[in-house]
Amino acid sequence: MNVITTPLEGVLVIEPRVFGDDRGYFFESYNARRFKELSGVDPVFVQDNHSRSAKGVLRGLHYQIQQAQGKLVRVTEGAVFDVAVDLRKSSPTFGQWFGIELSAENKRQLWIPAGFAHGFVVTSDVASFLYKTTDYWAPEFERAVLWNDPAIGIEWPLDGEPQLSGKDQVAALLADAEVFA
Ligand SMILES: Cc1cn([C@H]2C[C@H](O)[C@@H](COP(=O)(O)OP(=O)(O)O[C@H]3O[C@@H](C)C(=O)[C@@H](O)[C@H]3O)O2)c(=O)[nH]c1=O
Repeated sequence: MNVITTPLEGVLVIEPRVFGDDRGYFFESYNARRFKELSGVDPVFVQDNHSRSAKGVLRGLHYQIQQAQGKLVRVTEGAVFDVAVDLRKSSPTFGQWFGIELSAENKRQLWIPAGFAHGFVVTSDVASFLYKTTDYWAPEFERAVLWNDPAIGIEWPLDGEPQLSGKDQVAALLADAEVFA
């Protein structure tokens, strides 16, 4: 397992070690001890989530203002472009984004700590998206920042308009959003 830092402090790319043989492959999709040793963080995960979406579906940019969740995200079918946005007001990279392709093929994971908004767009025909979270879903604390806020300027790999939920269509601009200290 490799852990690669990103320009956003705390956001990490995880590359698992994959063992292939004539039967197929095997890899540890999560190992708490290795994760702590290599990343320096020791998350306690309380919820596992699974969503499946068609090409062009964009979910995000989501966060919880209390019960903020760290998320360890991956794709087991298809591919997505996954994005974290720094919402920590005191961070030198506040308002900046990091994006990476996560796919069933590359088996990469992204660790997004509390303090970030998160979203992704599906770039394959369908994608299954799995993630572990460090706190429980709390609808009353859910917030969203608009996916195409020019103040953030995410370069989404999109052909045309994305498919959004009603709530994501009316998400806040970063300038009006509740953020972290
Ligand atoms: C997020 C969540 C939703 N739900 C329910 C509420 C709703 O009826 C249905 C779909 O919810 P949403 O539209 O919020 O699903 P979705 O847009 O996939 O929300 C997710 O987006 C990605 C980008 C994240 O980072 C996640 O934390 C989460 O916010 O599932 C739960 O029961 N538990 C949960 O943890």
